Amino acid sequence: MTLTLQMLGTGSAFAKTYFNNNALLHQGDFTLMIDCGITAPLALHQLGYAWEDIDAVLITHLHADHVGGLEEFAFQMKYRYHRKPVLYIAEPLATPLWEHTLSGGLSQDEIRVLDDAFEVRKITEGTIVTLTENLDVELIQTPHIEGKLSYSLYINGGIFYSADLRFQPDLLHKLVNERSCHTILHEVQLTGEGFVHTTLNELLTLPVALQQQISLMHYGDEKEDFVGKTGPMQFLQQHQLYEL
Ligand SMILES: Nc1ccn([C@@H]2O[C@@H]3COP(=O)(O)O[C@H]3[C@H]2O)c(=O)n1
Ligand SMILES: [Zn+2]
Ligand SMILES: [Zn+2]
Repeated sequence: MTLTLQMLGTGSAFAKTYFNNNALLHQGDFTLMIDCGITAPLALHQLGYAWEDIDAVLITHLHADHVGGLEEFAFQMKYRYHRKPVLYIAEPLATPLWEHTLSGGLSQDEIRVLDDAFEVRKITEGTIVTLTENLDVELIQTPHIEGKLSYSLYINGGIFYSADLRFQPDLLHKLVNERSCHTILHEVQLTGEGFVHTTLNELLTLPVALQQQISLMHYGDEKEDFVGKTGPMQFLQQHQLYEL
């Protein structure tokens, strides 16, 4: 069965011409949403999806472009569809997600804790979790912002989906050389210093053979100025379907 990727958005946190960098992974009848940012509800609506079409959401880290749509997801599922959405999250992020991000909005009626709003499935880093037949995910903790946990994904033993992360050339080489990685979906910062992200200039230092496996996402509104300037790396286009 073919695994299909559809980016709900490919934009950076501050992009205004692209939705937040959130994704849908379709495997058979199963649809996984990777991150659910502020713009996810509108992106889903524009693509013709209903919230009940999302079988589970997996969160990489706690910035609003990755979790800002979770309140609507939980409320719509509760009041419109009368069930809890399935939430996959790294174990250390579950309490901060509730206490620092969601509790203010979601605490009402009988919702008191994260498990009242979601069917929470905590994941341990480095453990392969099967989400459905032919779709498994491993979390890899990757550095983004000091003191803020962030997890990239290794999907089906061959696809790396980066969270927001600082440049990690050793990890990329290891995945390709030792773990059969064939596809790298990587965030990119097109201009400025990469204090918390990976810059295009950093990615361009990688061997060309490795760059050929990389598709770029989480980019800014200046993306059109960089078409043709990314070596063999291609920009992922939001809403387009890709067979992985
Ligand atoms: N030192 C920092 C820290 C954060 N930021 C911006 O804040 C955004 C939060 O969401 P993000 O997608 O991780 O992107 C971050 C930077 O744009 C930034 O520009 N510089
Ligand atoms: Zn982000
Ligand atoms: Zn971030």
